[in-house]
Amino acid sequence: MQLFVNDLTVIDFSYCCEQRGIVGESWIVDVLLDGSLNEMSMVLDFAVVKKQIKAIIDQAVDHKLLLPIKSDAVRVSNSTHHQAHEYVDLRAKRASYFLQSPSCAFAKIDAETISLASVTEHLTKIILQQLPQNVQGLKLTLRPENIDGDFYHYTHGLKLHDGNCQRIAHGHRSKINLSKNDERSKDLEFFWCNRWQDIYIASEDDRVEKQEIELSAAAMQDLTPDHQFFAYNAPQGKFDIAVHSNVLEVVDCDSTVELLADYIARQLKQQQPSQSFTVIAYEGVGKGAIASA
Ligand SMILES: Nc1nc2c(c(=O)[nH]1)N=C([C@H](O)[C@H](O)COP(=O)(O)OP(=O)(O)OP(=O)(O)O)CN2
Repeated sequence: MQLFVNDLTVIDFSYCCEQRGIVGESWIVDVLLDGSLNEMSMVLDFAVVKKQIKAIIDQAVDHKLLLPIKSDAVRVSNSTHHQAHEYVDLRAKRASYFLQSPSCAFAKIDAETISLASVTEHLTKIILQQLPQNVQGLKLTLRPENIDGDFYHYTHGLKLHDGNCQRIAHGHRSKINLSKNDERSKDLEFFWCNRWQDIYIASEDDRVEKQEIELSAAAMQDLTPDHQFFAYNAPQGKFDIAVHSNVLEVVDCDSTVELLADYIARQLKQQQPSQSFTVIAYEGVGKGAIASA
């Protein structure tokens, strides 16, 4: 007997890519279980699927930076300052990034690249170990949202968030709708999606000097004048990141979706003060904020 739950959850995360650097991503998860019926005549109670399997997925990859540990571009080492913190050095083609975070902010994937296939395999193994004996088969389907138009991938961290969004390198794949004088502007949407393709969004408030940041010894050697530094303390611990300028947008606000929508609206208004603009910014799938200027 088979049982399915579509749209079980959305995984919002970022991953290290040898070519693109750190990429924000959002994947929808569908689950198909195969098994015999239990004493309640169920393969598995929907409540268990929705709570327990979702919780396993969240714990494994949601709001984390996924590290393909077989990639030569990624180096992971233990922090020499904090217990249960790690350094991650990513030397990608596009840019290099150096991070220090609590270990819970990273997920090590036993693969050369992060892909739908490698993350599906990783999650399937973890979930199967925790299912009751009557459930013998599990098919996970991870899929990006179908977006008819432009979208961007961004990575950020919200130091004020009391949940996992405080992690300094988690991200989203998001669409955006932009209107100028109440008329949709695909040109503006294209412009912003191009500007924020694979971007790291940092808050000016979180900027620190090089000597205030804690990175691996190798990273400290490899920093260039083009790296900028951001760090904060949050309930899960201290977070540090060094990001190359060519993959960075520094905003004058926090990077909640409300404030990003407002930031874009303000930027547009500044360029064309006599026009009015409405921004519908998404954070991942099916949620976002609206701002006007
Ligand atoms: N009003 C806002 N709330 C939250 C924002 C925000 O910008 N404005 N941002 C976040 C985080 O950035 C987070 O990445 C969003 O995650 P979300 O998927 O909503 O969180 P959960 O994993 O807890 O939700 P699921 O339904 O389990 O996916 C948080 N809030």
